[in-house]
Amino acid sequence: MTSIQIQPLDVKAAEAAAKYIDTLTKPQGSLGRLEELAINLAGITQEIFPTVTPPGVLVFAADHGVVEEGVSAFPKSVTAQMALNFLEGGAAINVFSKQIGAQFQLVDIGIATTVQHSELSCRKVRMGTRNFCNEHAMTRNEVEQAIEIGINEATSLINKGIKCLIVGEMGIGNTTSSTALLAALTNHKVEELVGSGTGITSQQLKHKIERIEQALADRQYDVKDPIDILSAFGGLEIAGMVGAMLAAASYRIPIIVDGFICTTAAVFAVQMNELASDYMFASHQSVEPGHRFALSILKKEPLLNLQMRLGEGSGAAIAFPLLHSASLMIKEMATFADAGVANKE
Ligand SMILES: Cc1cc2ncn([C@H]3O[C@H](COP(=O)(O)O)[C@@H](O)[C@H]3O)c2cc1C
Ligand SMILES: O=C(O)c1cccnc1
Repeated sequence: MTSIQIQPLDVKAAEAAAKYIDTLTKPQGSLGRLEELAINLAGITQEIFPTVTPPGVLVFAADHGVVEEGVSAFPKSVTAQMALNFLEGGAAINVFSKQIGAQFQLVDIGIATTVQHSELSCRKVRMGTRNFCNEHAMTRNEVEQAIEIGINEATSLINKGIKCLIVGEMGIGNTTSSTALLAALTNHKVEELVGSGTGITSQQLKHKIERIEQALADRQYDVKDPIDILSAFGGLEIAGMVGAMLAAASYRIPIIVDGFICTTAAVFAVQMNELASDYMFASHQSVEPGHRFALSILKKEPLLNLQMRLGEGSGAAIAFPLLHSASLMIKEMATFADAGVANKE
């Protein structure tokens, strides 16, 4: 697997941005977290006047063997059907991508059926993961392949000129996979992390908890080895997102992290290289209970709380205009000196 080098934030650029923001025509600190965003963007990009446009939206789609346990409200076939919907522009993420002028790319990293479309990046590692209630979801090699695909897909969008990366996913059953991943990594209680995903009943939720707990007891994995945990519980799209985020951080491209599943991938990316965290912004607070916990591991405060629980990168796309505002604020506002406005005595 390609080794990824990530540099620390440029503290000098961040400090210069902070100082410059204090010369702009507004009371100091009055733009609140927007100022923090601009300062972070400067540290990430090494530019006092950072650019975040155009953004890129990279969505990884794959299936999960664990769906046969009855853990989702929807059948597995919806992953492929939604993939076609993404390719035809009909999904929520398509609408928001268009709204923000993003370059959109869907990657088939492991859908269980063949999907063909001229706009699709076909990078299937396998036809969905294995059912982790019976065996490891993936081999170590499959995880590494999926991470590598994520690195390559993000790199190719970055080479096309995107200045901010939004990562998303589609994979029926992936809230089950994400819950197992976080519980395995942290030993946190499944019942405190688990949620109803696409909308299962309370009866099905009990069953979901029971299946995850049993799998955690049955599978053997090294808690200190994120690739081993990913290979135990999946999924291919989660590993793809890990790779994409590591690549973006290595190119000093800001990353907007989406909801529960994407944040779980972010946690695993940070396990692999802790500097990756400095390049990430948390977009929104998902309704899925494990999301707050995942964000707390990253020590990130979400920008929005819209009671969303969709995934696809939708929350991250909705948060993008805030980063854009932060970058325009520092680029375009007048200073007290330029505008002839009297500063605080
Ligand atoms: C039509 C449809 C569109 C979606 N877009 C994202 N998800 C989201 O729901 C799935 C995870 O929930 P669970 O673990 O309960 O299956 C993922 O595909 C996620 O991206 C969708 C789900 C559905 C049904
Ligand atoms: O927060 C998410 O990303 C999420 C929640 C439920 C279902 N799919 C995704």
